This record gives sequence, structure tokens and C-alpha cells, in this order.
Amino acid sequence: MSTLQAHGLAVDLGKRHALAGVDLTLSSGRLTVIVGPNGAGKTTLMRTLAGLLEPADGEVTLDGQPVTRMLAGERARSIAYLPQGGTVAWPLPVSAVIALGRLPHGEKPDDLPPRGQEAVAAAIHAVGLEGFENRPATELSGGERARVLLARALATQAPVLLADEPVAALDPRHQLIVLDVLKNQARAGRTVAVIMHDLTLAARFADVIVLLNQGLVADSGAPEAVLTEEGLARNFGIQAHVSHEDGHLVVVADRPLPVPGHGNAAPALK
Ligand SMILES: Nc1ncnc2c1ncn2[C@@H]1O[C@H](COP(=O)(O)OP(=O)(O)OP(=O)(O)O)[C@@H](O)[C@H]1O
Repeated sequence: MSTLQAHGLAVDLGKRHALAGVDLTLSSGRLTVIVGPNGAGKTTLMRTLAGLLEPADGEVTLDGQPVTRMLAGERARSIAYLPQGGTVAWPLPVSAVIALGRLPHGEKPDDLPPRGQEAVAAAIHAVGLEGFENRPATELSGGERARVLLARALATQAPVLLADEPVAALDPRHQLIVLDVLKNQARAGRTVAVIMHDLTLAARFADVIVLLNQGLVADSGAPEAVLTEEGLARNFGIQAHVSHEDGHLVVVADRPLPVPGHGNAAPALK
């Protein structure tokens, strides 16, 4: 059981308050989906939650321990982070790239002990990459590569998994497969948070939705409580139609609202 918490988190990037006082609790067993308009601060929040950015104010704790004070190895074993649009620099076989997820455990990718081999095999199976093991990771499509990088994060078997837009490059079938994997990770007791832009998919899989806007948590809670037509107008600047079909919440964006001066990006530093 791992609880990742942000307490009054403020992060400045360049001349912007990317985060301006975020309080957030990510609990084990739950899939939290972070949504919000472009520039709202979602990636900044996730990178700070992963201990990769030092906040100007406030702190992030994992089970009460500040993440920026954890040793790098301990943090990498505890928090798996999948960045947005990750790339693979070297033409390593897919299985070797995924095996890199075992490095935080001191396991060498070319000499994995049985538990490392099991973790890699389970990750390959989870994202449907059987048959790709020996392909050079640089010779894959964008969606295939995205699944390799997710598998690398899964192979770490960290109790906390943070994924920045893990399904953005995927076809509809693989979006569902990957979100099922992430949901199952949460059901198995992990603490899982993902960033997504597809609000209908977010509503379908999220236990909790956190809506970020202008560096602040504008709303959080169950999908039907957060993804309301009024909330979407206020926070995304869109007129949307929210309905329920076959038990699923469906969000259709109809048109952008002409809100004068509507800016969703982080406010400039005074
Ligand atoms: N390196 C940087 N230097 C200065 N400002 C930055 C930097 N990176 C991001 N920002 C600004 O910080 C704010 C938050 O950016 P962030 O990437 O966290 O947004 P986001 O919600 O993830 O957006 P998107 O949906 O477009 O991915 C934005 O206003 C952005 O312009």
C-alpha cells in the first residue's frame, strides 16, 4: 500500500507558475486520471510527483517520506514514471529495452535473474508485445514504441505507476488493452495515475478524475461529478454534451466557447 501526496505544491518554470498550490492524494488500489487543458500543468505535476522536479513550495511525500529526499535507486524502485512521447535512442531489441525496467533492482538487462525474467515476460504479455521481443526498438511504429516504454515501466513492478498520456499514440483496441492493464495494476493494489485528453475514455476507466486548470486542482472526484457540461465549459472553454450510454459516460465536445481572455495556461510570474 503506497500513498503519494502533494502538499501545497508550487512549481515555477521559466516565468510561469506551472503549479500554484496543489493538494492531492493518490491512493493505492485506485486509478486516478489527470485531465485538463493544454498548459494546465499536468506534466509538471506528474514530474514533480515522480520527484524529478524540485517544487518552489510545498512537497511530495510517499508514505510520509519526501520524494526529493529519497535516494535515486529507492525512488526508481518505488515510483515508475512513463514520460510523454518517450523515444528509444539505441537499436536494442524490444526485450532488452523492457528489461531496463529492472535496473533499479540491480538486475542487469542481459543477465536477469528468474524474477526479473518473469517481470519482463509479464510486462510483454500485458501490453500484447509477444512476437516483438527481438525487433530493434528503433524500428517500431509510434504506438508499438509507446507500448514498449509502458512495458518497461511495468517491468519495474513499482508500487506507484505514473504515466503521462500512455494511450495518446495508440489505436482504439490498444487504448482499451492498455487502460485495462493500468486498471488491473490498480486493482492489484498499485497506486496508478495517468494523464489523458480523451474524456470519454477517462470517465470509463478512472476511479477518480483530477481536473487541473491554470496550475490548480479545479475539481476532483468521481467521473460523473467532475465531467459535467458546466465544469467542461468553465475549465476547458468548450460547449460539450455529456450523456450516459450503456452505463458509460460519453463526452462530446460541440464547439469552443468564445470566452474573452480565456487562457488555460499557467499564469505568468508577477
Ligand atoms: N521548460 C519550460 N519553461 C518554461 N515554461 C514551461 C516549461 N515547460 C512548460 N512550461 C509552461 O508550464 C505550464 C505547464 O506546462 P505542462 O507541460 O505541465 O502542461 P500540460 O498540462 O502537461 O500541457 P499539455 O496538455 O499541453 O501536455 C505551461 O504554461 C507551459 O507553457
